[in-house]
Amino acid sequence: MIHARGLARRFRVKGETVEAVRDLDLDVEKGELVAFLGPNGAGKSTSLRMLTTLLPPSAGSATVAGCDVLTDPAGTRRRIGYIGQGNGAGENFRVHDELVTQGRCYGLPRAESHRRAGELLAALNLETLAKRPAGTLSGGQRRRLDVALGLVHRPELLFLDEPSTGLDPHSRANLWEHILRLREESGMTIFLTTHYLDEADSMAERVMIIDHGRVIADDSPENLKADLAGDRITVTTGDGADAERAGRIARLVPTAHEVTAEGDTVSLRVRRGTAVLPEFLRSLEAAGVKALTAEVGRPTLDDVFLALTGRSLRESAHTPEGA
Ligand SMILES: Nc1ncnc2c1ncn2[C@@H]1O[C@H](COP(=O)(O)OP(=O)(O)OP(=O)(O)O)[C@@H](O)[C@H]1O
Repeated sequence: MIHARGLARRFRVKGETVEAVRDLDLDVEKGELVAFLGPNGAGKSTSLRMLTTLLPPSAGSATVAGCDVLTDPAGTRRRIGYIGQGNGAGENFRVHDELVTQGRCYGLPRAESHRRAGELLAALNLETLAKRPAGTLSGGQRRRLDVALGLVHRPELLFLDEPSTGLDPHSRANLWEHILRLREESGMTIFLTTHYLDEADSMAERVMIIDHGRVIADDSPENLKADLAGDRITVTTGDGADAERAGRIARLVPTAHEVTAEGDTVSLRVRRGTAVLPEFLRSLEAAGVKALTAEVGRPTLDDVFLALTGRSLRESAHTPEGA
């Protein structure tokens, strides 16, 4: 559904070159739900804008929904939906009318445009708001209208640029409920960007992590967490001396990394923590170290980002090129 090779985009800003996206190779199959995750300025929106024909690449090629984005931008646009970061509807236009106009723009006959508008109002729970000007909707309602506008022409592939940014948790959950249901009904492929780690983790079957314009990881959230971060085992002992000894034993555990012994607590990361913990506790006991509490913490995608870059995605703001 999406095949990109060596896609790159440079910008000249005040005499300096910003490498917004570098050498992006991408293959997304029909029906996949892929999340592009990365800090501010990583290159997510720029990648999406190139794949949706809104921005010409500086280098590379891409086929999207069977069309070459460079030689057949019109064909690409007909087959995809794109919901950008800004609101798609005009402030003063009524919700229903905006949907009908969008249908007409895509070449739907008048009657079909009205029928499709009605269908989408129902599907996105906007029926009671049909006569309201778009500018009077709440953030969550507005975002649902954006999604409806992006779906008017029944695209096989939907691009969503930070669909839930700025929404409260309830509106986010509600929006996702609608997106996932529509996807189930239509088998649509979805490619989205997000800052929200929990969103990427729970919604996407595949997560691509991008940093400084480069994809640095691409796998299911489960595999990324297991392979790159691992579970954190934390054991409290009777005192600092025991924790030190436990730390030395922890370093011998296969796959152990990030081993720390602080105060009376020892902590380590391992693959499959629940399988490793009993054996680790037996080793401690054999060495005369008494474990008082033990727990296995599951990793997050932030732990994955930290393992890959040494930075936390939560705090990671855009850093200048080469930093
Ligand atoms: N039109 C432009 N002119 C100059 N620089 C740009 C332009 N668009 C993007 N950039 C730069 O390219 C880099 C990537 O930006 P992009 O918007 O793709 O990042 P992003 O990962 O989507 O960030 P965010 O999460 O903040 O939306 C940034 O350094 C940004 O400042």
